[in-house]
Amino acid sequence: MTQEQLWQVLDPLWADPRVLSALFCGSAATIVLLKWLGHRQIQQKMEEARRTRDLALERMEKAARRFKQENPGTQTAHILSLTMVELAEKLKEGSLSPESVLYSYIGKALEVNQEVNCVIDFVHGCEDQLQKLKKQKEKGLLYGIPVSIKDHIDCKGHVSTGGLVKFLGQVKEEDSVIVQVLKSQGAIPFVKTNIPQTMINYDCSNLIFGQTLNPLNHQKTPGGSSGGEGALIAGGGSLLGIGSDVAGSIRLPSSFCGLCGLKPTGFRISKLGVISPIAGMSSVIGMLGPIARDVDSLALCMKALLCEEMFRLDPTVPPIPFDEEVYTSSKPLRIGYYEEDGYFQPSPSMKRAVQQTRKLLQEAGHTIVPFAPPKIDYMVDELFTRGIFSDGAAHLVDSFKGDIVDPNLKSQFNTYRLPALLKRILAIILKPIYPRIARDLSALCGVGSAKNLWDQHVAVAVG
Ligand SMILES: CCCCCCCCCCCCCCCCCCCCCC(=O)NCCS(=O)(=O)O
Repeated sequence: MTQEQLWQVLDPLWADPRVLSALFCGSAATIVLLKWLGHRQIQQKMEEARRTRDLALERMEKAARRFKQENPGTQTAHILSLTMVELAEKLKEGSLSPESVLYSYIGKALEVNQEVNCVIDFVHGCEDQLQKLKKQKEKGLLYGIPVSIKDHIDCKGHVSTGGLVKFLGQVKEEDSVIVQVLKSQGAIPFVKTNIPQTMINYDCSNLIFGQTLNPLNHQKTPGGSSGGEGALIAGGGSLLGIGSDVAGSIRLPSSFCGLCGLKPTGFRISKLGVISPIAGMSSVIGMLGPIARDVDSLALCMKALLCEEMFRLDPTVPPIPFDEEVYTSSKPLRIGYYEEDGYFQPSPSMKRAVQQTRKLLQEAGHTIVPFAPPKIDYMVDELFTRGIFSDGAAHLVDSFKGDIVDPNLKSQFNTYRLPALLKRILAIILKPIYPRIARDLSALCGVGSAKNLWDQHVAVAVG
């Protein structure tokens, strides 16, 4: 049949309004059906992930119950009251067994989880790690210490979700380097903890596992993105957690939950085996780091991590061990500080904490020098915000494909996905009334070209 003949057959049909409206309704119905099917598929994947989580929690509960029945004399309350350094000493000298510590913390983590919804998985390999430790002659620096791990850090046999559907079902075949190093030092990774969807957020909620609450006040968030860690440790269900931080994700939950946290210097700890929806972003350096109840725990953790095993497993990590001499030295230091950075308004309690710290350091004989962070607007807007979103938030927006946006992220997400031209126009309109929002919107447009990205990297390096 020639094209002409085909048109002769079709033409009268096209002209018929009933055919046109049937075609229109059919297409609309197909679109709605496809959307509904897609939505249902996403919901099913999320339900499956929740079922897996519930099974893991049941397994955890069974393990804790069995240990309690077999060891009724375990002094759980005493174990849970010890600081990490005290616990490490008792485990090393053998006055406490790693089993009694692990199962005490498993039981407590379950309790805290019921209250604040912070645990998303039970690292079942922890029981094998326990058996392995008992056979080892050498006791590492973290011998027998249970450690909680943020969702996105790979643990063999488990999924790192990022709070996103696209990562569900991807069971990791290997432990991340940090988990391998923790284990080599005798630590026992035992649970994985909740995060906000994508982790580019300061709350702690995702549609797969829900909202985590702050154990100090259930009306409040524990902060994010390492919010599950903050909530679990503050509730007493863990004494050491590994979080990550590119823009406050260790520091904020630590602050909101009354804990200590450390974002180490860039590249100090291996990030091999850690997922991220913005993995290629390198203008602002994210790092893994510890969260704990006190500074000594952070120091012990860093001492343990900065070891030969880490340098061997990831040769890109500078082989510089923890400097014990500097840490324990009482030599007077010259320390810079500021009460306000000139950009973010500190809360009165934060200001008070800085003032109290300054006083204590002065009393200890150190010289305290106030300073103002230089070029703060440029640093925050151009290097930090435009750095994190140097691709115009394209990767972040992409990571939501085949997913549903958590309501807590919706306004953030809607701003990210505005076309660059619209962001620019809005920035111009808003500049006279809301100059900061205008600068944020402009920064969210990204750098525009590879050349500009290189320039930004140079600007970050030279300040
Ligand atoms: C219609 C016009 C509406 C105008 C509204 C404009 C609002 C402008 C908002 C701009 C927001 C930009 C602020 C930047 C927010 C950055 C948030 C970054 C959170 C990162 C947390 C973190 O450290 N995550 C860790 C990630 S990793 O290291 O583990 O990968």
